[in-house]
Amino acid sequence: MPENRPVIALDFAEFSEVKDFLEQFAPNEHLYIKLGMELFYTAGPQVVYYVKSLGHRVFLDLKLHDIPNTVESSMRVLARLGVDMVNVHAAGGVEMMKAARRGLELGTPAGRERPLLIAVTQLTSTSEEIMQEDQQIMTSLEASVIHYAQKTAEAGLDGVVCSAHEVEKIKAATSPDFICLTPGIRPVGSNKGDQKRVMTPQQARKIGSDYIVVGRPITQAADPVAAYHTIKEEWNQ
Ligand SMILES: O=c1ccn([C@@H]2O[C@H](COP(=O)(O)O)[C@@H](O)[C@H]2O)c(=O)[nH]1
Repeated sequence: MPENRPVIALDFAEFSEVKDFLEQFAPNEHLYIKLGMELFYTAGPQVVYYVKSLGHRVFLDLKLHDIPNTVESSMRVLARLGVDMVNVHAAGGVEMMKAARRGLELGTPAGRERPLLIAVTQLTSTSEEIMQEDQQIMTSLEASVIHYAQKTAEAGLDGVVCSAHEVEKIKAATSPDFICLTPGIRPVGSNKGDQKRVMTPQQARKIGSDYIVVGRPITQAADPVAAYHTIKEEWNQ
């Protein structure tokens, strides 16, 4: 079943901005929040504990990419934070992804559920031209994304971060319940910014995305709560 809430990317640099943002929502509105590197570098685990204490779910988007031993021990630590989802870069390879999963399993306290573990395929800010030029990967972008998705499945992870454009082919190449979390979501008329592979919330739902991640169209809206509800409605149509 797809997650019925859009995951809100809180790409803020200060803890106070997170508080100000979340205070706009009704206390009984339980959100799915994505916390990224900027915030974790400034505020650390405290920001995770705060968001969790309000009853929200947390995707901690740190995109780990290092040698297997370092990723395993980092995941052991992250597993203690009580987050619901974490991620790595699939480009780190199968051994690294298996190590990430092992770290999470070993670090998850008894009686708690292991956080979901997904891997970034190709960033949604990457076009085929950029991929071929910068990464020297001489296949199509879609072939690269599917290859990474298959490697992610082989490593035993729960799913991938991809653009909504690739969801159907990823599920066909892995399994229907392999999670596809899709950033690069833009309601009609909104600014793409640095995103290259974008889709509307409604199209993403139709095509089979399990989660959508939306940042600036909500956080930079004049009325972020209204923007969130409009996107949520479109996603659930
Ligand atoms: O391929 C990826 C992986 C992660 N992201 C993250 O999602 C949000 C998108 O924010 P917008 O403001 O809606 O563009 C952002 O936090 C990225 O770090 C991604 O966009 N693409």
